[in-house]
Amino acid sequence: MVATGVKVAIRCRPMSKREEQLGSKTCLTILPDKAQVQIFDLKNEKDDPKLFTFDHAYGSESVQPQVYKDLGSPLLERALDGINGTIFAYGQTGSGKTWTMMGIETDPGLIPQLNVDLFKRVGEMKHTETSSSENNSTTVEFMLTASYIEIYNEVIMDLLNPGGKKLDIRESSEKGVYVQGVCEVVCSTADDIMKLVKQGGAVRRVAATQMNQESSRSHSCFTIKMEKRTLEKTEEKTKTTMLTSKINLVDLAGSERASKTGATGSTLKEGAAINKSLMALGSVINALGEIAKGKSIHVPYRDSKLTRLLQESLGGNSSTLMIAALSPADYNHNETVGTLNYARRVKMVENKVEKNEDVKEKEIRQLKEEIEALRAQLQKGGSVGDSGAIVDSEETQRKIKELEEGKNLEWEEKQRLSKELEEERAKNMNVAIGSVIDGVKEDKMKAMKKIKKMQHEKKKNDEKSKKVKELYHTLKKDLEGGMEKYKEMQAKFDDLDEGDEKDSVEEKMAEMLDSIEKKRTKLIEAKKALSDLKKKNEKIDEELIEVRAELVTVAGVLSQNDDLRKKIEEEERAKFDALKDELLGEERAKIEEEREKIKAQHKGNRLELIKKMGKLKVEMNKEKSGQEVFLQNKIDMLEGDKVKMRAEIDSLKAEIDVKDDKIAETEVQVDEHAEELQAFREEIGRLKEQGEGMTEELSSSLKRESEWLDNDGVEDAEENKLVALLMEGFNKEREGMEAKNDELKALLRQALTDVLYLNKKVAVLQGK
Ligand SMILES: Nc1ncnc2c1ncn2[C@@H]1O[C@H](COP(=O)(O)OP(=O)(O)OP(=O)(O)O)[C@@H](O)[C@H]1O
Repeated sequence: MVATGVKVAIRCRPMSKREEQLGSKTCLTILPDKAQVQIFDLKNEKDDPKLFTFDHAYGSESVQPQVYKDLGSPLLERALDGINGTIFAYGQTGSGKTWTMMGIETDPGLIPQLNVDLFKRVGEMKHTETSSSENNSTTVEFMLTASYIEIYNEVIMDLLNPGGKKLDIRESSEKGVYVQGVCEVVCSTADDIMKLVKQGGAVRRVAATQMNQESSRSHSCFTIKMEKRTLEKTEEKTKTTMLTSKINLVDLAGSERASKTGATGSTLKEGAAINKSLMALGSVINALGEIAKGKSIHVPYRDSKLTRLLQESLGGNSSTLMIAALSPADYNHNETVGTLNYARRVKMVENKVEKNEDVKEKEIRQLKEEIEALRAQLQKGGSVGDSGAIVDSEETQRKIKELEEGKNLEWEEKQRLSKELEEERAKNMNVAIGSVIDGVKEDKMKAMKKIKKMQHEKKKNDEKSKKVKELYHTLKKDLEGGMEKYKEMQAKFDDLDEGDEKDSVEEKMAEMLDSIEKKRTKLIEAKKALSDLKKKNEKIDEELIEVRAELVTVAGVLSQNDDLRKKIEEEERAKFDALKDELLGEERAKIEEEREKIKAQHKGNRLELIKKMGKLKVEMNKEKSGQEVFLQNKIDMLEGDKVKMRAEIDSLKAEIDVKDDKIAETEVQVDEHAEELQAFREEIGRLKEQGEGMTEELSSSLKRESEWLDNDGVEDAEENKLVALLMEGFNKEREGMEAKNDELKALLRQALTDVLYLNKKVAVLQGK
C-alpha cells in the first residue's frame, strides 16, 4: 500500500462571447510550466495577486489531446495494472467541466479519448501476452463493463436503465464501495462505450426536462470496470489469475452552490435548500485535509450519496485526480477564488493506493502459505508424515482447486448473463424512454390546448375591444356633439334677458350638463375597459411566448428521444440490471456462502491440526526414547520372526518336495496297479470266457454222456467242484486288487490336499 496525494490540475477556458460582450476582463494568469495560476482582484488593484501551485495548469490555449496525455493516459495504465482511478471535474456552472470530461464530437475530451485508448491497450495486451508452445499457453482476456449513474437530490438514478429500481450504495470486503443493482453493460469496443455515454446523456436530459431540474445541479458518474483473466495452461494444470480495477469519471454539479458552505468549512447548515452532496464533499475534503496534517478526525463519508460513492477515491484505494475548471472573467472572480481554495484543500488529501488482488486469488495464496507452514512445522517436529496433516493438506489442495474453478465459472457466468440481459435492458430502456415520451407528449398536448384556449380568449378580447372601441367613439362623438350644443345653448343663454325663456334655457342646459357628465363617465369606463382588454391580451401574448417555448423544448426532447429509442432498438448489447443483479447476486451469495464455509472449516481444521500437532509433539518428546526402545525391540522381534518364518518356509518347502516325490511315487504305483488291475480284469474275462466255454462243453458232454453213462456221476461232480474253486480264487484276487486300487487313490487325494495346504502356508509366510 502506497500513500499518494490526490493530484490536482486546473484548466481555464477561453473568455465566452457573452463575457466579452459584457466587457469582462481576464483576472487569471496561467503558468503551465510551473503548474501555477495567479488570480488578480481587479476591483482592488492595490492587492497583490494570489498564487496557487498545483500538479498541472492549463490555459485557454490548451488542447484536449495534451490534457488526455498528461492526465488520462497515466490513470489508464495504472488501471490496467489493477489500480483504481478516479477523475472528477469541479468548478462553477459553465466553467468547462463537461468540455474537459466529454468535449465534442470533433474535439473529444477525456472520456472518449480514454475509451479509445483503453481498447487499443487491451488489444495490445491480449496480443502480446498470448503465446503458446506445444502444450503450454498463456491467454490474457479482458471483460470490460460500463455503468452510468446520476445523483440528484440524494437519489441515484441509473442512466443506462432509467426504469429500474431505486439504487443504493453498499460496501463489502470483496467489492469495496459499490452501487447495488447498477446496470453494468459489457462492452467490446470503444463505440459500445460511447453509445452508452450518449444514451445516458440523453436520459439525463430527458429526466431534467421532466423533473424541471437544473442539470448543473446533478452529479454524474461514468464507471468503467476492467477484469483481466490470465489463463496459464501447462501439461499438468491450468492456473487462473484475475486482476480487477475501475475508473470513475465524475462530472460534479456547479460548485457555486458549495463555495459558501462545505468548501469553506462551515457545517451543513443550509440543509436541503442547496446541494447536500457538494457540501458533504467539502466537509469530507476538509476532514481529510486535517487528517493529512496529522489530526485524528471523523470523515463524514456517510453524509451524502456523492461522498459515499467517492469514498475510495478520496482517502481510499484509488489514484485520484481533480480537475478544477475555471472561468477567466473577473466577473466570476469570487467563484474562481472559491474553486482554487477548494482545489488547494483537495491537494492535501492522501490516498492509500494498492493493487486490487482478486479475493479468490488472495485466499488461494493464503491456503498455499498455510500448507507450506504446516509442512515446515511437521518437519521441524520430526514427524514422519502425520496422517491428519496430510488429509488436511489434501483437503486444502481440493479447496484451492475449487476456488480456481470458481474463478473461471464466475467469469463464464458473468459473460453468459450479460448476453442474456442485453435484450432485457434494451427493452427496459425502451419502456422507460417510452413512458417519458408519453409524459412529454401529454405535456405537449396540454401546452397546445393552452395555446388554443389563450388564442380563443385573445380573439374574444379583440372582439370585445372592437365593440368597446366603437362604443367609445360613439360616446366620444355624442359627448363632443353634446358639448357643442351646450356651448351654443350657453351662448344663447348669455344673449337672453332675464325672464322665462332664460330660465327654460338654463333648465335645458342643466339637463344637457347632466347628460354630458353621464356620457363622460361612460366614455371613461369604455376607455378603462379598452385598456383592461389590451392588458389582458398582452398577458396572453406573454404566456403564449412561454408556452410556445415550452412546446419547442418538448418537441426537441421528443425528437431526441425518438432518435434515442431507434438507437436502442438497433443495439443488442445491454444488460438489464434487476435480473442480472438477482441472478449474479444469487451466484455471488452462493460463492460467498461457500467461501465463508470453506474459511470456517479451514480455520477449524487448522486449529485442530495445530492442536493435534502440539499434542503429537509433546507426546513424541515424552515418549521418544521409550518409543525408540520399543521400536528397536519390535524390530528385533520381527527380525527373529523373519528368521523363524524363513526356516519354516524352508522346512515346508522340503516337506512339499517329499510330498511331491510321494505323490509321484503314488501316481506311478496307481498307474502300475491300474495296469495290473486291467491285466487281472482281462485274465478274469479270459477265464470267464474259458469257464463258460468249459461249462458249455461240460454240460453238452454231460448231456451227451448221461444218455450212455449212468454211473459215471462221481467224475462229473469232481469236475464241477474244480471249476467252482477256480472261479472263487479269481474273484477273491480281483476284489483284493480293486481294494488296493481304492486305497492308493485315497492316498493320492490326501497327498494332493497336503500339497495345496503347504503351498498356501508358504505363500502366507513369504508375504509376511
Ligand atoms: N477549453 C475550452 N475551450 C473552448 N471552449 C470551452 C472550453 N471550456 C469550456 N468551453 C465552452 O464553455 C461553455 C461551458 O462549458 P461547459 O458546458 O463544459 O461547462 P460546465 O462547467 O460543464 O457547465 P455545467 O456545470 O452547466 O454543466 C461551453 O460552451 C464550452 O463549449
